[in-house]
Amino acid sequence: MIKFNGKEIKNFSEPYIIAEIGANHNGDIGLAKKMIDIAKEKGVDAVKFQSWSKSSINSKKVYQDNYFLADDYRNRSDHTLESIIEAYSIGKEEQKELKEYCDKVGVTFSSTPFSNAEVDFLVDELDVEFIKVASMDLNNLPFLDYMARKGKPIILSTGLSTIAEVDEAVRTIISAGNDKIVILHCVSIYPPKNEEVNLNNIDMLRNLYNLPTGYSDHTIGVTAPILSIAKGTCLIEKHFTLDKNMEGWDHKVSADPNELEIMVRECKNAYKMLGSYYKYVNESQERKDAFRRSIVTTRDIKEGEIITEEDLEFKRPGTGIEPKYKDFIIGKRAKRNIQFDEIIKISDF
Ligand SMILES: C=C(OP(=O)(O)O)C(=O)O
Repeated sequence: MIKFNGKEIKNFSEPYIIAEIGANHNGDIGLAKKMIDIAKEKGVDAVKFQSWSKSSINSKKVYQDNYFLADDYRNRSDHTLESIIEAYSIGKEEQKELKEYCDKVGVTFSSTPFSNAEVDFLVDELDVEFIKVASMDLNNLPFLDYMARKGKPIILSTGLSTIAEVDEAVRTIISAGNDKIVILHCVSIYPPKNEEVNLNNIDMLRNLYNLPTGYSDHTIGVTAPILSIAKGTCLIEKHFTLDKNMEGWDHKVSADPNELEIMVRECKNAYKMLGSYYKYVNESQERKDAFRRSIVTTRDIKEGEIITEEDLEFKRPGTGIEPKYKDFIIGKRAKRNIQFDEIIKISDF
């Protein structure tokens, strides 16, 4: 069983919700703290950051080429990639400060590491509740092996990967003696088109690995995360920003405070609405009486007359004989005078 801060991470349970702050603080610790406050207020279970530094994620070639993707919403074309990375990365002291702030506020802190040293820091010094593997590192097997040996639960995001690669990653973590894995469906497109979201992959991953299975979302809006509840997701990670128009990577594909509030609330509502696999019957007798029909007469019937099919019809309320018993009445003799449109009783025959 996997628990994060006492909450069980289980398929078809109320989902654990992570606000992915990532680098949406743009390197500003004051802003990061404000985001923590608001994410907590909106009801998330955890906030997550990214622990990368300029040297832990990119080789010098990336900076030399000033590498940008076509769907990259960095929104800061007047700056080089190198200068943005330097400005937005948060060091150990800052991460420690944010972890302490989260502890004070009462929301779980975690972060995605991108190097062994960052794993060491998060596990050995900050003692995070879980570690996140970004989709980009799913095929980084030496890294997964290193991380798995630390013994912390691992959230494994599967964007960009084939099933063969996911198999290798899961096997690497388990072979390192760690079976505390939460696997996430993810499409690493910012944002994906509707037809690229493929929430059915949540079913597929859960059925294949029999692990707690969740969803790392990069869509705009809240439809996909709410819908993922119907797929039994145990965990939802959603980008979070205070302002979609800020410069930086992920702001445009992030939920703002209002959307985060709606998402958390509606995910919980959606989970409750899924309910039971057994036929739900909990309507009161009063409601059944009001909604259903009984056998009534279509004419005045005199004592001693034989009842025919034409003498009967079915109308509300449902306090009399149910329509399905009409054949027991047909052919019987009336014991009393019965008026037109009267609800009949068994004792009348
Ligand atoms: C990029 C990350 O994750 P994902 O692949 O789930 O978007 C991350 O956790 O930093």
